[in-house]
Order: sequence, then structure tokens, then C-alpha cells
Amino acid sequence: MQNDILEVLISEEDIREKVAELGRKLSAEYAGRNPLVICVLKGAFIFMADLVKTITVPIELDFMAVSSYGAATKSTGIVKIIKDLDVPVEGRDVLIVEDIIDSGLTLSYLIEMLNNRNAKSTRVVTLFDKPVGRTVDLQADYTGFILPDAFVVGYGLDFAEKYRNLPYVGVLKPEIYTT
Ligand SMILES: O=P(O)(O)OC[C@H]1O[C@H](OP(=O)(O)OP(=O)(O)O)[C@H](O)[C@@H]1O
Ligand code: HPA
Ligand SMILES: [Mg+2]
Repeated sequence: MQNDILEVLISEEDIREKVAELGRKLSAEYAGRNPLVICVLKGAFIFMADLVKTITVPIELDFMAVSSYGAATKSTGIVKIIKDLDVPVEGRDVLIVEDIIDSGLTLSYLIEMLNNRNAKSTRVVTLFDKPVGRTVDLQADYTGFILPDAFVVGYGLDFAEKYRNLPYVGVLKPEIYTT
């Protein structure tokens, strides 16, 4: 698995520090409130698990599974809901937890859905942001790292369902996805 990585972009230690910093900011933002924290599966599962341990206000969790990449390195543009939320969001302060914002299509779809369901507030925290990939105008409220224009894997991020369990984020060797 490690042999398929061209370059480590962000180390395990750098991720740990950044997650703790985001947790401190979110704890301050949500002081006195009880947000509903939504994990966008599958990619955000590791970030979600690490992040919520650093948030010091009471929260509730829910999970949603959406997919638009499949075994490709470009978004299909079609956001497929694989699992919807279990609880209503009406009147709730919602925090969406994403691993990466690339084209922005997944998030714009989710934000519209939550607005239609009358969430009280919707904020987004993403660990990674690839601004050059954007096809829709959209920004997270909290961002960990800005990434260059390369397909990355690890810390939850996959290529064709592999590499999610790498503890760091790295660039995949192009021959892995071009052959
Ligand atoms: O901004 P975008 O271009 O929409 O890309 C970001 C989304 O793509 C990935 O999910 P994917 O569809 O690969 O599903 P996965 O989380 O199960 O890997 C990632 O986890 C984000 O949810
Ligand atoms: O660079 C990426 N890697 C893995 N999954 C992704 N989904 C959007 N961008 C990426
Ligand atoms: Mg994926």
C-alpha cells in the first residue's frame, strides 16, 4: 500500500495538531448549544472520530452516506444518497463534517438538502480543501489544510475503496489510476 504513494503531503502528527485546533474553535463556536454533528460517509469517518473527541460541548451525532466518485478520480457529478440521516434536522444547529471539498458538488447538494429540511443553522468543517477542483462556488466555515491539484488518499480518503486506512495523506502514483 505504502509503495503506491508518490509523496506524503500531510503527516499523521500534522493532522493530529490540526484536528485539535479545529476542535477548540468548534467548542467555542457551539458553547451553550447542542449541535447535531453529521459525518459524510465514507470518507469523513476517521476525521469525525478524531474530531468529536476534541469537542468539549455536548453534541449529537448522525451519519449520512453519499457517493459521487466510485472508482474514478473525477466526480461523476451525480451525488448518490446511500444512507440518509436517522433524525430530523428541523430547528437544529447542524455541523457537517467532510474529509475533503474538491468540486464542491457533494457539499452543495447536502447544504441544499439541509436547508430544505429547515435546519436552524448549517456550518461546514472540512479537513482538506482543494480549491482548484471547484466547479461550484462554495467554501467551508472551518478548513484544516489547503491541498494542491493532485488526487490524494489516506486518513479516510480512497481510490476505488483502497487506502482509507493510511494514517497520513499522500499523493497516489499516477500509474495506479491510469492503468
Ligand atoms: O467536492 P466533491 O468533488 O463532491 O468531492 C468531495 C467528496 O468526494 C468524496 O466522497 P466520495 O463520493 O468519493 O465517497 P466516499 O466518501 O465514500 O469515498 C469525499 O469524501 C467528499 O465527500
Ligand atoms: O483527491 C481526492 N482523493 C480521494 N477522494 C476524493 N474525493 C474528491 N477528491 C478526492
Ligand atoms: Mg471516495
